[in-house]
Amino acid sequence: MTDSMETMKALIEEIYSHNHLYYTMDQPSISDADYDLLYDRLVAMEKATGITLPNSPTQRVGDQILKGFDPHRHKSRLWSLDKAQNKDELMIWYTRASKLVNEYNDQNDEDPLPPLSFVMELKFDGLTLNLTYDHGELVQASTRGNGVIGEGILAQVKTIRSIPSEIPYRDGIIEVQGEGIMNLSVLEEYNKTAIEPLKNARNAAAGALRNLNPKVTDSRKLNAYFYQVGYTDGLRFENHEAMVEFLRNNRFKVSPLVQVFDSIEAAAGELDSITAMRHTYDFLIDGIVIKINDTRTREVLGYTDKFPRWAIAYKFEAEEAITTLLSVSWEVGRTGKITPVAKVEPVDIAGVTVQNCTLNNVGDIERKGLKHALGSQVFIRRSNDVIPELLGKVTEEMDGEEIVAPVSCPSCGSVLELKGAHLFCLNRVECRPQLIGRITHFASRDAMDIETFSIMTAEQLYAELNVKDPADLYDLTFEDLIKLERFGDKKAKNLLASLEKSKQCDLSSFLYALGIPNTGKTTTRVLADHYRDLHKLMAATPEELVALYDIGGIMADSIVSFFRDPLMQRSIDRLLQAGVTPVSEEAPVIMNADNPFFGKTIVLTGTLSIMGRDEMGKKLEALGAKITGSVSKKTDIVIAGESAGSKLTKAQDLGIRVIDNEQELLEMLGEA
Ligand SMILES: NC(=O)c1ccc[n+]([C@@H]2O[C@H](COP(=O)([O-])OP(=O)(O)OC[C@H]3O[C@@H](n4cnc5c(N)ncnc54)[C@H](O)[C@@H]3O)[C@@H](O)[C@H]2O)c1
Ligand SMILES: [Zn+2]
Repeated sequence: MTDSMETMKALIEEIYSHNHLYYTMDQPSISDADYDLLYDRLVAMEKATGITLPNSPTQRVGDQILKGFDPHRHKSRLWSLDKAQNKDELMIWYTRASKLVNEYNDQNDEDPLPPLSFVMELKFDGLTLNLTYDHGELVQASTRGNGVIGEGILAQVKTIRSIPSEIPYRDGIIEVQGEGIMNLSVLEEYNKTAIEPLKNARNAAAGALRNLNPKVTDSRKLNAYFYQVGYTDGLRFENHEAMVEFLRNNRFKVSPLVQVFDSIEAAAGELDSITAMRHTYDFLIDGIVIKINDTRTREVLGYTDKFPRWAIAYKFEAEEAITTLLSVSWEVGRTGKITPVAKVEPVDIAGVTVQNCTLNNVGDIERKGLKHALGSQVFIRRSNDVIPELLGKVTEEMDGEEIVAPVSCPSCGSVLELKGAHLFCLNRVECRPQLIGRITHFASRDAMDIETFSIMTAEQLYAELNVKDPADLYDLTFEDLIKLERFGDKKAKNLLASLEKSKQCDLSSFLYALGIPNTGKTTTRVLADHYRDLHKLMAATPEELVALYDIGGIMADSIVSFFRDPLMQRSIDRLLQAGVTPVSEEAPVIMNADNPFFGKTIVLTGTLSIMGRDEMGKKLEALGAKITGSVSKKTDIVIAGESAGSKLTKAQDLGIRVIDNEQELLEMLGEA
C-alpha cells in the first residue's frame, strides 16, 4: 500500500508539472496521448486502492492562473469533460446516466424525465473561453482557469472578429462558453512567413490568447465557436438545441455539426462517419462531444468534482507523438532536388508505426529550429495518409547534434546548388538516382503507362544495358533483354510490346512523362489542351504561359527552361524519331467514372486562386459533375474559395463535404 501511495504521489507531481506547461505556459513537453497515459494510470490506481489523495488532479480542472491577468470569477462554474476512448466506454457512461435517470423517475412518477435524447457536436481543440455580456454588451472574457476563477483576457478576445461585442439579447447578465481556435488555413498562411513557425493550432491559439500583448493576439487572426450558455439571470432553455439556437440568433459561431439522436445506439452509429470527416474541417477537433439534450435531465444528473455527468467526449486517436530524431539522410529526386529524410525512433501513431518522416528541404530545418536536433526529442505528426512530418523540437535548447547539410551530391559527388529553400544536384547526365527516377517516372501509369515497368526494371536496365534516358528504352532489342537475369522470353516480349504500345500516346501524358520540374498532371493537361501540339508548346514564351489559368511565374520559367535545355531537346527528338507520337485529343474527353467528382452535385463559392469559378465549373462538368448554384441537402460537395459566405455556412450546417484547400482540390483533379 505504501508503495502505491508513493507511486501515486510521484504521478501526481508529474501530472501537475505537465498541467503547468500545458495550461499555464502553453508549451507542453509531451504529447496529449502520453499525458493521457499518465492520467489514466493515476485514475486506475485511485480506483484500485480506493484512495484519492486530496490534491489529485483527477479532482480538479486546469491549473493555477497566471499573474499579470486580472482574475475573473465565473458566474457559473466551467467544467472539463469525461472521456471515452471507444464505444464500449461510451456505453458505460450511458448505462450509468440512464440508471440515475431511472432511479429519479421511480421516485417521481408524477413528473418523470423525458426519454433520453442526445446531441452530438464537434469537440474543438483550442482554449476554453467564457464571455460575459451585460445588457447586450461584451464586458469580460476569460480563460477557464481552475473552473471557478479564470484569467481576464478581454482585450485579447476583442481581437477575434467573429465574436460579437454586442448581442441582441439585452435582458441582464449572461455568460457564454466556447473555444478560441486558430483556423488551420490561417496557421498555414502564418507559418509561410513566420520567423518561428507555430507547431500546432491548439497551442498557437492558447498562446495568443494568453499573451499580455493584444497586438500579438490580433496578428494570429483567431476565431471562436460557442456551445454553452453557462449563466443567465432569467433565461431558461428547454434543451440543448434551444440553447444552440439562442447562441446562433445572438450571432455566435456554433459547431457546424449539431445532430440530435433518439437513442445512444443511433448516436454511436454515426461516430465513425464523423471521425472520417475529421480532416475536412478548417480547425482542429480532437473528438466528438455527446450531450444529453434535455435541460431538466442535466440538472438531475449534475456534476462530479470535475465534469458533468450529462456529457462525454468521444476522443479521436492522437495524430501527434514525441520521439527521438536519430539521423537525417539526403535523397536525390528525379529533378535533382535533394530531400532530407529523418529517421526517428519507431513510434506508434494512430495504429501505424512511424520510422521515417519528411523534412521538405534544408530551409525547413532552419525554420523549424531543428538545426541542432539530432538525438533530441521531436514532435511528429501523421494525419490521414499524408507522409509523417517532423514539426519541431520539444525543447528550445540547442542540446542536440547539428544536422549538417551536404555540400556535394550524396550520389554523384557534384557540388550542390541552393535554389530558394532547396538544394539541387545539377548533374543530370551522370547522377544515377536522377536518371533512374526520370526513367521510372516516364514509364509510370499516369505517364507512358508501360506495363510491369518498375524502379527495379529501371535500375537493372541502367546497370546492365546502360539505359540512361527514356529515349534509350525504345532502342532496346529482344537480344538485349533476353540476356538479362530474371528476364525470360515472355517478360522480354511483354516489355517490348508495352513499349511499342506506348508510342501512341496523348500529348498530356507525354508531357507529364517528360517530368518537367514543378509541373503536375493538371498542368500538363492544361498545356496539352491549349497548345495541342508539342512543337508549339516548345516554342512558348513565359509571358504566353503565365496567361494560362493555373500557371504561375515559377512554373512558366520551369517549362521554358526545360524545353530550352539541349539535353532535353535531344531526348525529345530521339523519342519522336523512335516513333513516339503524342497527339492531342480532339474528341471530347471520355468521361472516366472513376474520379472523385463523377456524378456529384457541386456548388462553387468564393474566389479560387487557381482558376476562375466558371472555368473550374467547366472542368468539373467535363469530369461528370453537375454544377448548381445553391446549397441544399442534395449537394454533395461545396468548393469554397477565399471569402466564401453564406453558402459555406449552410454547407457546414448541413454537414456537406467542403473542400476549401486548393492544394487538396488540385490533387483531386490530378487523380481525375
Ligand atoms: N500534453 C500535455 O502536457 C497536457 C497536459 C494537460 C492536459 N493535456 C490535454 O488536455 C486535455 C485535458 O484537458 P481538459 O480537462 O481541458 O479537457 P478537454 O480539453 O479534453 O475537454 C474539456 C474541454 O473541451 C472543450 N470543448 C470543446 N468543444 C466542446 C463542445 N462542443 N462542448 C463542450 N465542450 C467543448 C471545453 O472547452 C472543455 O473545457 C487532454 O486531451 C490532455 O491530453 C495535455
Ligand atoms: Zn548527383
